[in-house]
Amino acid sequence: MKEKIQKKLSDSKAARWTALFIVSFTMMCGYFLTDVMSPLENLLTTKGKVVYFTDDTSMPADTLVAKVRLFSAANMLSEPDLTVEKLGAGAKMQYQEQVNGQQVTVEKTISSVARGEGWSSTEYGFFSGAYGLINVFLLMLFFGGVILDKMGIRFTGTMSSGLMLVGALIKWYALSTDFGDAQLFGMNMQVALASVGFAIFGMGAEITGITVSKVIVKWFAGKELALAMGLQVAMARIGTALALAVSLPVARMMGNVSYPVLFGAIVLCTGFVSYLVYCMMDRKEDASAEAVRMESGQEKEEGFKMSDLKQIFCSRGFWLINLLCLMFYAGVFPFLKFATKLMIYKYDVPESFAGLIPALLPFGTILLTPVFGSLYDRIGRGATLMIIGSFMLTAVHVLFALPVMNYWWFAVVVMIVLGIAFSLVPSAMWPSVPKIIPMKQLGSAYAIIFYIQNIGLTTVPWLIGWVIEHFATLRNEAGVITGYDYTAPMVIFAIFGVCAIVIAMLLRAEDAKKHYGLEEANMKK
Ligand SMILES: C[C@H](NC(=O)[C@@H](N)CCCCN)C(=O)O
Repeated sequence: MKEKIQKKLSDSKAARWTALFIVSFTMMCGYFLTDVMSPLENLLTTKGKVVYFTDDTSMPADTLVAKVRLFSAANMLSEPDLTVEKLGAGAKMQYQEQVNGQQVTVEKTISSVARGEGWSSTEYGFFSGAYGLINVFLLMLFFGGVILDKMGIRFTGTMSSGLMLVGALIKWYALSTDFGDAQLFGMNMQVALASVGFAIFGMGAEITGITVSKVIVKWFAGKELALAMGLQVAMARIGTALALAVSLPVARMMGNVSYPVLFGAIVLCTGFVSYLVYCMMDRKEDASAEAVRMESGQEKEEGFKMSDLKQIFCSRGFWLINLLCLMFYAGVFPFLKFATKLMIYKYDVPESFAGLIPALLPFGTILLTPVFGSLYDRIGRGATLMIIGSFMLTAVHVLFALPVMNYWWFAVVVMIVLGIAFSLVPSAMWPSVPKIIPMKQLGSAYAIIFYIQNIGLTTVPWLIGWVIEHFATLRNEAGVITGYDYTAPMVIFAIFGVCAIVIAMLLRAEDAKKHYGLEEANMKK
């Protein structure tokens, strides 16, 4: 009688792609919440109610009231009800506006009114960078990697996806509450509390991120690894794209910036449940792997020891990946936090469409990341893909910095190029890590990479928020903000791109010396 040969669950195509889909869904929910506030920068940094018109322009309610009053008095018209509460959808307003140097009377219909929070650009930058605060300053991401290698995928992923949810709820509470002039840590209470929530969320999101990377390597090593990682990243980008596209319409419809966050928290609940479902599959995979090991009489793999960290720290290739990740991602994720407002003020895009242009970036990557991942699986050239992606990133930021070509279609084209760059580098970089670092140290390795990357994700928004407030904000003689000049912030982003090019080239040289196999295909024939 033929003996039944034991197989691991991950040897089943259906099982491993199902596992991938489940954990990617959890991550997608996390990415949605990460960027849900990005399109709200303009609303957050406007004080008081903001009135949106049906022609897709907007105006602070106070400005509108003053204009309508002036117009009604000058023309002896009876003034409409201008109590801010009455400025609801459907109300028609008449006032005078300067068009091409001439005073013209305009009639506009209000489509919605939303509450602006009156944050400064520096406060918005601080809040955006708070994502990595606990990860970086309390070293939680580093410890998260050690917890992952020591306690395993099930414990760590459940803990971290739970943390994402807790953080999201705190952020929602902060944004939905009016704290008046109250202060916390010497800061506006709302900004401080929302930042605390975002920091807890960010800790959960990053630890979930390294856990998911380890899950994928566990199920796909020696198989379609880069394609699987590419698909996971693609699903994550759907989360980012949806956040950029729907957040402002939801805030406008509901009249408050807190509603998109509430929606994100509900989405995160489903992500948490889906991770619990994955834990059941993970248990079965471990049982089947143990049965295979027993049958083949293999030794049990040694567990992770703290001394293994030394091996990671001594690898030059590993440090180059770290630096590349820091520089490349510093030029992308923080940029997205400011991109919607850039579209409004530099490319004159109506506010309600402005989030759609940055949303093109993740949308493009949804298709391209798995394509480039599969290319890397089959023909290799990982280090070269990273160099090309870094060149494209630099070119994009230089083009955004130029004071010319301020047309919306130009911004669309440049954003698509950024989408290609943002597919090339991640699809080659993440699957390259297991070529440099062995499986049992992979949790810690990904954690260190994410840790270094988080230094950029935290400090770059702070820097850019501050630069926008002090060097990019244009004011009239009365000190009222009249617009923004984005040259300085975009030059900073371009510098990150240049650094990424140099590091990617050094990585390719190191690969040629140490034979990591970054230029070789992943799939074993
Ligand atoms: C896979 C990779 N993820 C990360 O780099 C995360 N550390 C950062 C997530 C920030 C989410 N806005 C990626 O997304 O390419």
